Amino acid sequence: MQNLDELYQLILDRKQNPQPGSYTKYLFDRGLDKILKKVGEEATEVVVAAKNESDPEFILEVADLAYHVEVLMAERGITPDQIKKELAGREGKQSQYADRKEIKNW
Ligand SMILES: N=c1c2ncn([C@@H]3O[C@H](COP(=O)(O)OP(=O)(O)OP(=O)(O)O)[C@@H](O)[C@H]3O)c2ncn1[C@@H]1O[C@H](COP(=O)(O)O)[C@@H](O)[C@H]1O
Repeated sequence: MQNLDELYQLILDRKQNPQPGSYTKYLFDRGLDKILKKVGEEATEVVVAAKNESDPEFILEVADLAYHVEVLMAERGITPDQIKKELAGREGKQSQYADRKEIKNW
């Protein structure tokens, strides 16, 4: 079974060793704007799927988004370890969240 680290390594490999017919190669060839459009598109599909009843459809859309975000990270030169480090730095901290005051005078 493939985890997100392994998928990222495969994406990096596709970047370094482009293969004919590879969708990942196609995205890298088209560049950052295309990758960003796909991330936006897939994020919208996650939102719509989340509102519907079907769990398999939602899972599929989240997986599509995860793949495209990892392609974006590879394009920007950011590794999963950097994301993990950021998340680890937040671990155990309590957010300073307070309810927003109602706006009375517009
Ligand atoms: N996880 C994925 C993955 N998720 C989604 N997709 C592709 O993302 C595309 C999204 O479909 P869309 O209909 O939105 O887009 P499209 O119409 O095909 O193309 P465009 O809109 O981008 O022009 C599909 O072609 C999917 O195949 C993926 N393509 C590849 N992977 C992984 O990447 C690995 C390497 O794939 P290749 O680069 O193709 O060898 C694969 O083994 C998988 O593990």
